[in-house]
Amino acid sequence: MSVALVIAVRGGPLAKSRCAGVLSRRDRQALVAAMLEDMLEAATAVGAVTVITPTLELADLAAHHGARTLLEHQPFGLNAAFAAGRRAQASDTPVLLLPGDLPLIGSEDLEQAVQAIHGGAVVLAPSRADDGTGAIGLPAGVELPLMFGPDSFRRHLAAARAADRPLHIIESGPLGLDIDRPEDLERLLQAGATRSAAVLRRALVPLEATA
Ligand SMILES: Nc1nc2c(ncn2[C@@H]2O[C@H](COP(=O)(O)OP(=O)(O)OP(=O)(O)O)[C@@H](O)[C@H]2O)c(=O)[nH]1
Ligand SMILES: O=C(O)[C@H](O)COP(=O)(O)O
Repeated sequence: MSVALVIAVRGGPLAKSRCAGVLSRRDRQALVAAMLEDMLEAATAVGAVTVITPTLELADLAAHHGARTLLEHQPFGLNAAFAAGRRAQASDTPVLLLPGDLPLIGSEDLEQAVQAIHGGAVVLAPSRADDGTGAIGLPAGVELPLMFGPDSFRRHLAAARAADRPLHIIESGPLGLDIDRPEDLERLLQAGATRSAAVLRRALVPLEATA
């Protein structure tokens, strides 16, 4: 059974609020859309993608890139979004759960996670910048309590160990590079030619021009 890739992205006026000091609301929303497109380019090359979002424009963007879309009536948080995305799959479908702010992932990063899931392992990728979780992979028939939020990686790790499942931790690479804060934006700009970096360059040029 192929691994279903599930991307959860909220968007909307509160998107990336931690970058409000350096990006306008319009630019933050444009960045979220560009990050989603960058993720979809990698994910659709690896398998079937489901995008769950409360934002119609992001659902339309995802559908344009060939993803299945689930529209939330309103955002109830990342855990609820992933739970709904999981329920939308057949019960014996393995899944790779991806928050929608990982624009630097490539198909090779996802293939590594998919192979480990096919091998029966729970996949966990810690977020580099904080104690969060960048991605969770669940083999067919394996459930794990979803506890995205503060200190989430430690809690997901404990739950996976309690489930007595083989574990595959992806310590390095773009699955742990979520874009949340102004200091993350520099890393995005340095990473090269992505849609997200192009949006940032357009958004930040006025600041650089006046520097
Ligand atoms: N579909 C969906 N995605 C969500 C929801 N809450 C958070 N996300 C996504 O989960 C990922 C990680 O969440 P955050 O880092 O908090 O993203 P964010 O809320 O845009 O950023 P901040 O405003 O700085 O918290 C982002 O891609 C969010 O868009 C939700 O209720 N529904
Ligand atoms: O672990 C988590 O909750 C996700 O990685 C989101 O964390 P963040 O809000 O720090 O991006």
